[in-house]
Amino acid sequence: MDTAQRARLGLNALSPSRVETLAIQKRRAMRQLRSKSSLLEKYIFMAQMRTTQTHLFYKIVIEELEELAPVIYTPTVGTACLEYSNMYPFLAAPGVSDGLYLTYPNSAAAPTTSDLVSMIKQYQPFPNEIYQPEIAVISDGSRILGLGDLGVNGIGIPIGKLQLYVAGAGIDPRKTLPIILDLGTNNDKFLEDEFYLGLRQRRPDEQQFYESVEKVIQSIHQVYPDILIQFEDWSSEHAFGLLEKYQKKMLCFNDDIQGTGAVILSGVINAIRRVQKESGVEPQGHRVVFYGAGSAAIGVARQIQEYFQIEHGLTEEQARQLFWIVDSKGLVTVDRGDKLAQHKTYYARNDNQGQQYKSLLDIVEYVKPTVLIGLSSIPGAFTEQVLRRLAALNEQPIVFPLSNPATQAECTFEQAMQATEHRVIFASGTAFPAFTEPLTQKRHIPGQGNNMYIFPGLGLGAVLAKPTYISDGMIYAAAKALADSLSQDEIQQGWLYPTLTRIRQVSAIVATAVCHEAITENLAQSAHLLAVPKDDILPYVVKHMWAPHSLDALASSSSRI
Ligand SMILES: NC(=O)C1=CN([C@@H]2O[C@H](COP(=O)(O)OP(=O)(O)OC[C@H]3O[C@@H](n4cnc5c(N)ncnc54)[C@H](OP(=O)(O)O)[C@@H]3O)[C@@H](O)[C@H]2O)C=CC1
Ligand SMILES: CC(=O)C(=O)O
Ligand SMILES: [Mg+2]
Repeated sequence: MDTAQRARLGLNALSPSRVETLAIQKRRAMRQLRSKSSLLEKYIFMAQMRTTQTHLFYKIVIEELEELAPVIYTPTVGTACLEYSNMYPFLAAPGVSDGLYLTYPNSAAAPTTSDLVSMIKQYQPFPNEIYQPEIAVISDGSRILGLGDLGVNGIGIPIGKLQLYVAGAGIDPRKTLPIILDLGTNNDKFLEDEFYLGLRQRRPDEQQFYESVEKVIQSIHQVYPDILIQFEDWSSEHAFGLLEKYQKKMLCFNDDIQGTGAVILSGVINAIRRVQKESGVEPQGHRVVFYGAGSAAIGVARQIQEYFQIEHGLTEEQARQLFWIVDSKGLVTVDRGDKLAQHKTYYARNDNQGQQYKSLLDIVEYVKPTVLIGLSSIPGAFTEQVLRRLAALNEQPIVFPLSNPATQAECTFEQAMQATEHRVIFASGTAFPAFTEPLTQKRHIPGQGNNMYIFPGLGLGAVLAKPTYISDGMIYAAAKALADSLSQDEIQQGWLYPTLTRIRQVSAIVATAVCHEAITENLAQSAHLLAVPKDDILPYVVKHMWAPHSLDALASSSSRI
């Protein structure tokens, strides 16, 4: 707002007279941000900015994403969720809500569909704007990163994911809807904590759970019929149950199963290409051990399996045999003697000849893997011994400790580099610092295998194509597009993922692949997209990406959007 506008609206006495560009506002904000000594303080500073100065917030996040991703996303969002009830009153400006809280008591006070519809309509984050969200991220807080059941505190995750949609894929912030479904928590610490802000009840039984979620989804669709729903950080059993129930019935996906599957497939494709080129290992010669057998691990295994079948001509059975899955009881085998959760049975081994393997070192010795993927939330599980053994077995061991946040990672980049004489091919869920070889001073930059490279582009593609549902083919197309999005320079440096500074470009490529696939499968329903010539889809996607005011535009420090 310039001086004349302020005077006209009778606002000129409410702030100092100077009118600033966004560029100078950004310089001031960066100086403040960098003066904060802890990541959590930075998170709080940014959270306040998001709800008061949305343009400035996104200008900073987009232009300084490498610096800001660890603040607004993993690892700090993990700490923020742990602390959410302690910080909540200080996070947003008074009267501004940071997300939609759907509270669902497990009693006679349970909301009806009409109650839920009213609650959903209450959330109007931009009071002077028509609010018509296109993407909702919903969690019930039951498995927040690798930190367990955090109940209502899990709201930080939908908020963080949607910020990346805006920054990474140019989704208009006015079209985003973060939702926490508060069904209670089984976290005793929270239930006893006087500051915990969620429902003080235990989680419902299975029947109640599925009935409640069904009612919530129906209510969301009553208010916003075409919205894309991203399921995020639900406990694994429910993540699979909900995906199976809804995948083909509505526009939705599960980020932990499908987004993670796609992003890690993409990194694995580039790792396999590199190891083939540099060490001569044929793709079919890989053996993959998953440490962890939850939604993320099984999602990744399914995607990699599909890759071997599609790209390398393996039969389903041949491809399945490339995987060994480990859970808290050891290697998953058909004869282990316990009842396996449904999602584990497909990968249970039957070639162990009665032998049961418990420790990871024994499993590495038995399988002799070329790839070790951690999705267990067990910090330090990839011990020096395990890593050394992998390095003895492989010229270039592929090691992906993917659990989040960094405190839960199975090993650090430094540990993996040191134990493998710097030969490891590495990606982690949360970014680790670069490693410099002491003798040669050669600097290695680790990969970040995080679904943030997939879900923004996948969501953007889905919003533009409006498919009846998100198919497996679209997820696979997204993974392939990401794998092929690396520049020559990035490939030469041995990277598995593109630099984060290119995330908008990469998301546009991923979204384009999703649109193409939706059209090919006859699922796209957007008349606009269907009228675009095939070769013009990428520019069409780019044209639809939102960006904050341009650098030189005058912007009032009090205007949110
Ligand atoms: N990098 C990324 O983009 C992503 C990372 N993740 C991360 O993946 C992790 C797992 O997520 P998710 O699969 O949904 O969660 P779950 O909690 O469902 O899965 C954890 C798995 O680890 C197993 N496990 C636990 N303890 C051990 C142990 N001592 N030894 C071996 N296995 C063990 C569990 O076994 P059991 O089944 O017996 O309980 C379970 O199968 C989280 O840290 C999450 O943050 C998730 C999504 C994306
Ligand atoms: C990255 C992510 O989705 C997770 O850790 O759950
Ligand atoms: Mg997640």
